[in-house]
Amino acid sequence: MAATRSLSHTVAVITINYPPVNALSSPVRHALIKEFGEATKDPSVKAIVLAGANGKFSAGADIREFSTSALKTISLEDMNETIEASRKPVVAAIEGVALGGGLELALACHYRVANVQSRVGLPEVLIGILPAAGGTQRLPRLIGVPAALDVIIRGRHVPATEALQLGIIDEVVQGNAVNAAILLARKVIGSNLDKRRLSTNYVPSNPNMESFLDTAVEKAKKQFRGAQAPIACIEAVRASVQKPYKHGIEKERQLFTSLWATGQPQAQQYAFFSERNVAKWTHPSGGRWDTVTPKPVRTAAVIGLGTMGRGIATSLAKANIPVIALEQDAQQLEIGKKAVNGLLEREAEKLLKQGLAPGTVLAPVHFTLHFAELRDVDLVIEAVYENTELKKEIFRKLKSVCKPDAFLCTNTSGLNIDEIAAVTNHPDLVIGTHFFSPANIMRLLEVVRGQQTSLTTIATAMTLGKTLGKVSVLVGNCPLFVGNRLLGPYVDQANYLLEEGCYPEDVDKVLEDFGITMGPFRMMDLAGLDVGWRARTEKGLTGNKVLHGTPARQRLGNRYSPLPDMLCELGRFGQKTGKGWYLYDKPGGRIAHPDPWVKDVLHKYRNTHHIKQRPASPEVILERCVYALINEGFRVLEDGIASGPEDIDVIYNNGYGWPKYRGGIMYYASTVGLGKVLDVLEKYHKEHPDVPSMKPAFLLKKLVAVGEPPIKEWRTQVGNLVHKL
Ligand SMILES: CC(C)(COP(=O)(O)OP(=O)(O)OC[C@H]1O[C@@H](n2cnc3c(N)ncnc32)[C@H](O)[C@@H]1OP(=O)(O)O)[C@@H](O)C(=O)NCCC(=O)NCCSC(=O)/C=C/CCCCCCCCCCCCC(=O)O
Repeated sequence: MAATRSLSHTVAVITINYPPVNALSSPVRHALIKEFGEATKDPSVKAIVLAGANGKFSAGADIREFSTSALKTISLEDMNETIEASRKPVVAAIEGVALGGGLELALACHYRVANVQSRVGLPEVLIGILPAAGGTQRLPRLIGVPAALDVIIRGRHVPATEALQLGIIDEVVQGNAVNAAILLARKVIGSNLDKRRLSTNYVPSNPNMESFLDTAVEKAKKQFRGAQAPIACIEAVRASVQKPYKHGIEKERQLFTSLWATGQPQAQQYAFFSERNVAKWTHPSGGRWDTVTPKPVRTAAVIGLGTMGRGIATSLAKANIPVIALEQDAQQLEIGKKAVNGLLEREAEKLLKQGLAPGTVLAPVHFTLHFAELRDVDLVIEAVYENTELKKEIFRKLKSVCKPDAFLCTNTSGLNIDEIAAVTNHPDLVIGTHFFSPANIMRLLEVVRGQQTSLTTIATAMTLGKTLGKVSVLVGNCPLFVGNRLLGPYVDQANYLLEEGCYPEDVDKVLEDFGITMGPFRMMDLAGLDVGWRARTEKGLTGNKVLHGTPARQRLGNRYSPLPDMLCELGRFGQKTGKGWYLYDKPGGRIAHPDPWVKDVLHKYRNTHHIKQRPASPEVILERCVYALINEGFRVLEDGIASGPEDIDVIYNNGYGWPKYRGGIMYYASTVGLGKVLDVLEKYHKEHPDVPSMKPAFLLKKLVAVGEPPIKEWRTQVGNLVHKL
């Protein structure tokens, strides 16, 4: 049964039972209405408690139902209206989560009791829709427009104690919320429920309300560039002000339907499920997430307390894993210690605000200079700077101090895991963990398997990622892994566009208008132009290793743009030096101003190389940069470095500022049409055969040849095709 009913004296307890998260699917709605109807008819029942089985109230509407006709059978809002109209008091007993439709259901109840560890919220905006089961109408009636907008637009999970302060919850308890709800239900039997029926209240207005809402729309447009759901949420809340409930509900529905037609909800829901799918990793050997048991990580060590190490140590402590943090000298250790302690203090403050004791959640971090202290840890994460020799030296030391079954992770954004693993006695226990900066905040983790990494090591690293609250994607070992590897052809196109007549701000504007958080030039300025310059110098692409007589714009017969090298040779490394592709107010400044000097250099460069200035249209800029990403994405699949398009999309959505409302780069390709992507790449490659990265990937051609199957079938298709390569 999707919902069951039991009786506790005069109180009926109706429990939603629909694993894993008690989503309000069609069977649940039918069962709830049936049980509720019987409870209201039963004269021995004087009050009703609504609860969720297995410590979760409900994660809301069943997202998988949105694209099916099941959504239209008993609407959530019709069910909520029935519950709210009950003459017997109804109390929601919230444990775990009451999210989306789950909270909307709770708002239709007359009272809400929550366990202190629970979270409530209306996260619909994060999957491209709005809370369209009365949420945009009942919440402002309960807590006022500004507070309701803050909860709805950010889609955040509100901890129970904060929800109590906001007035969303009536009572927070340390123990069992169902028992507390039964007690409250008994107390309120026979009381007047008029004021408790939120839909019958009015949202008061004030002379500033319209301009407040207009400002909210403007802010949301800037903040969520291109995302339609936040704007729809504000418009729905606007419809709640001083209007009858029915008016607002109609508006909610209209907005839901128009949002659906934009395609953004489908993209965001694909992104939602992709994040869950990537946890279900598979290995080319046939090993899988559900057949391999991870080992527990009870203690961990972090080596190196630079920016990455500090964030990683904080992440581990936040996940209640005691950490030993090691630095090479006393001064560095002291600096690192101060920084980690500062981050942990901020975490402790957040926990205190949630009514939780930090000591029970945050594990201790012990700081040391001595490798010998790592002898008992279950797992080490080495996070020194990107230098293979230095990392190898550390792994040699680890080999002699750590227990033989300790897992050894190297935090790198692109170095060869196998080379590092080779210096240890147990390359099977070595794995790459590419955290993103700041590591205590960014959700993405690329878990990089080496040739010899064991399945247990993979399972342990993937599970650790989940424990740290990360979305972990298993990838193969190749230079730069997945995320950074794709950047190469993308940035090349951006540079070529400058050679041909664009300016950095033109290219960035097109990509930022498309929704990418930062265009390629602002991104490079932020990351530091010297990083790529050093790598190109080591590879002999620039600097004194370049053979005399090599054409300036060619390397190994392929097109090459020396423009970024020219900037670096003049010490223009980006934000940190106050100058790069843009000009900043000061070194470390963040506001990018177009730089007349760059324009001048570009003019001279074009003259020197006899390049006719032909600024590209926004459409061409977008196609060349984004299709370069897509094409490399197909290559990554061909090479078996990522196992499905979802893996690439999760990486780009969570680590590279790709707009989630476009689903991901591979999902975007599927919406544009693979045939069109192929045509454009073929045309470009014909014009520029010296740019091999734009030669259409074999896999792209194959998928077009087999009739462009929908993206959810690519993983299987890719498996078959790669097998035959
Ligand atoms: C915090 C979580 C709940 C749990 O997190 P965690 O413990 O880490 O577990 P996960 O791995 O995330 O999830 C476990 C599995 O559960 C699946 N899951 C989770 N939530 C849902 C869900 N809501 N629906 C379905 N499945 C769900 C998840 O995929 C995992 O399964 P698997 O491993 O993938 O197999 C966390 O899961 C979480 O945050 N969940 C999402 C919470 C959320 O976003 N809730 C909001 C959902 S949307 C909603 O509630 C909307 C309500 C209003 C709808 C109104 C509709 C009105 C229609 C009106 C008009 C009709 C017009 C028709 C238009 C037309 O056709 O023209």
